[in-house]
Amino acid sequence: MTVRADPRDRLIVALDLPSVAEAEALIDRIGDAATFYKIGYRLGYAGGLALAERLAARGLKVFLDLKLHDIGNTVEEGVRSASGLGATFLTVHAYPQTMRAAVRGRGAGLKILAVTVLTSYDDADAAEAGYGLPVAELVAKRAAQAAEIGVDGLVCSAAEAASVRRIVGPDRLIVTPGIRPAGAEAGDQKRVMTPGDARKVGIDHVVVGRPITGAADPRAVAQAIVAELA
Ligand SMILES: O=c1ccn([C@@H]2O[C@H](COP(=O)(O)O)[C@@H](O)[C@H]2O)c(=O)[nH]1
Repeated sequence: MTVRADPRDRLIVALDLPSVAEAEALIDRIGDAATFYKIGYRLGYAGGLALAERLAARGLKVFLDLKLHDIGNTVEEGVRSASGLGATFLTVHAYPQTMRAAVRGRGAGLKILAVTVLTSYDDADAAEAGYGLPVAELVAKRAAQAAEIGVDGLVCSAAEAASVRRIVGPDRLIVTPGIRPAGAEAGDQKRVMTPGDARKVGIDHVVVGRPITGAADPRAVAQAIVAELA
């Protein structure tokens, strides 16, 4: 018998909210329309790590988007500490030294995702930051390094997903922020795609924040996105 993947697991809702109370209220409103939540800096520095443990204990999946980047020893020990929180994913920046350290510190059950080039960057932003490659080439270079080092997955924009898939093969995860339902405001995201188009280029998960957190009916928006991802 073939077991079909639950399309709700393809949507990761970014809980970019100022307090745990507001995050819990949003999760209640979304109900069973979502199964996977992301906690980043904003909520993480406001009690979000304890919330991560509680969500994981309830059977929800948690993505800790801490984007670690430091000397190797600090990254390795930080990843080791985070491994106890029950999260499914943890991000680090895709620098080789950082990725190697994260792989050394990774515990069972925690997958390391390497952030290639932030989805708020275009070629001009990469040049301003001192990189001598256009974004697509920098993503490809970092994806190849990540696969060689053995991280579990990549964060990139859906625009690069097909080329990243060719580089990293079928077994590594591709997780794409910068996702906007048709007509939604891009905000500061520069490399964007709709959920339906992202699904067609072979992503494993999409990350969506403001289109859901700012919606009058977040459950309905989450359900519409999941329908596009099915
Ligand atoms: O390259 C990246 C890496 C991480 N993010 C995070 O995803 C969400 C996107 O939120 P939206 O409100 O849907 O824009 C946010 O938490 C970012 O920190 C990213 O956007 N791009």
